[in-house]
Amino acid sequence: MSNRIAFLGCGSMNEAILGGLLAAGTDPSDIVATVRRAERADELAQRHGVMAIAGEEEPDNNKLASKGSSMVILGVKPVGILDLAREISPALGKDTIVVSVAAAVSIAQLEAALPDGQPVIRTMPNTPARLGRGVISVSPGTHCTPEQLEKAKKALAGAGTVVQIPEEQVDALSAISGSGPAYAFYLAEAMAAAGVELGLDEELSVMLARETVAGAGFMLAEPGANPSALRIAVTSPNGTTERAIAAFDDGGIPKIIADGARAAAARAAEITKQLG
Ligand SMILES: NC(=O)C1=CN([C@@H]2O[C@H](COP(=O)(O)OP(=O)(O)OC[C@H]3O[C@@H](n4cnc5c(N)ncnc54)[C@H](O)[C@@H]3O)[C@@H](O)[C@H]2O)C=CC1
Ligand SMILES: O=C(O)[C@@H]1CCC=N1
Repeated sequence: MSNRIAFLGCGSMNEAILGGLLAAGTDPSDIVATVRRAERADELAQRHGVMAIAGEEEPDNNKLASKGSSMVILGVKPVGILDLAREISPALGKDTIVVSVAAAVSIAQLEAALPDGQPVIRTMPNTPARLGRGVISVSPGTHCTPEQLEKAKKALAGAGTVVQIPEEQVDALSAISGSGPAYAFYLAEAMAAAGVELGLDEELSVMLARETVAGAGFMLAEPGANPSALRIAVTSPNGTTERAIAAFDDGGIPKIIADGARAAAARAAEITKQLG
């Protein structure tokens, strides 16, 4: 079997993983992507130099891309993923590793939609994968051999840090790292709005917020970085930052963040139930 990876449904998440893999040296000719619209397929082909097949031009696009691929990465919304799994089932080789990036879709639900014995890996990635700075959890299914798991981990490592977790922890992990980039962007949005309120031009304020959150992110990415130590290094005793952090604490920000993460995890459990 080839080393080809098929990205079935290539929107925000799958394109980010695809970009990370290419940046890490995967040959574009070892990648095929499927999408619905021809315009999007052209965009992916031009941006990444990969083959992209649109469903509106080739209704069998998902089966064609799956056939002969050693790994298929299902990247559609949770509500469509089991239909997609059933659709590609006739085209899968018995060793084709089926990877799902979908929130809330369980291994049991995926396995039930696929041929008996199909190797499955449930993952939870995040969009910094595009820069090779994602976090990707992997949880192997019933029929995934240790060799198949290693192969998938090696491939996905191009998109970031791969961590193996029991499936029971996926919703919690998703509430931190899966959704987490949005929390950081939300912080940047709130900081930009606060700057405008303090009288800064909007353009300047947006730039300050963006560069500051990005710069802090780079510091966090240094080996051994500790978020508390980095925060304390900015916070002079009796200085300005101390006042800001005290206001955040008074406003209950840590609890609000914990509430948000709990709500995200609870929503995942709710979707799992709805999918039956
Ligand atoms: N966006 C994110 O940060 C993260 C998303 N995920 C998961 O990734 C999955 C996709 O989410 P997004 O990328 O955000 O959504 P998206 O809407 O950007 O991407 C989905 C893509 O699949 C295409 N598509 C839908 N049905 C198709 C079909 N039958 N055949 C071919 N293409 C099809 C759509 O046209 C679209 O381009 C979801 O299951 C989500 O839970 C997981 C972690 C993070
Ligand atoms: O919002 C969502 O449902 C997906 C899963 C984690 C990040 N985005």
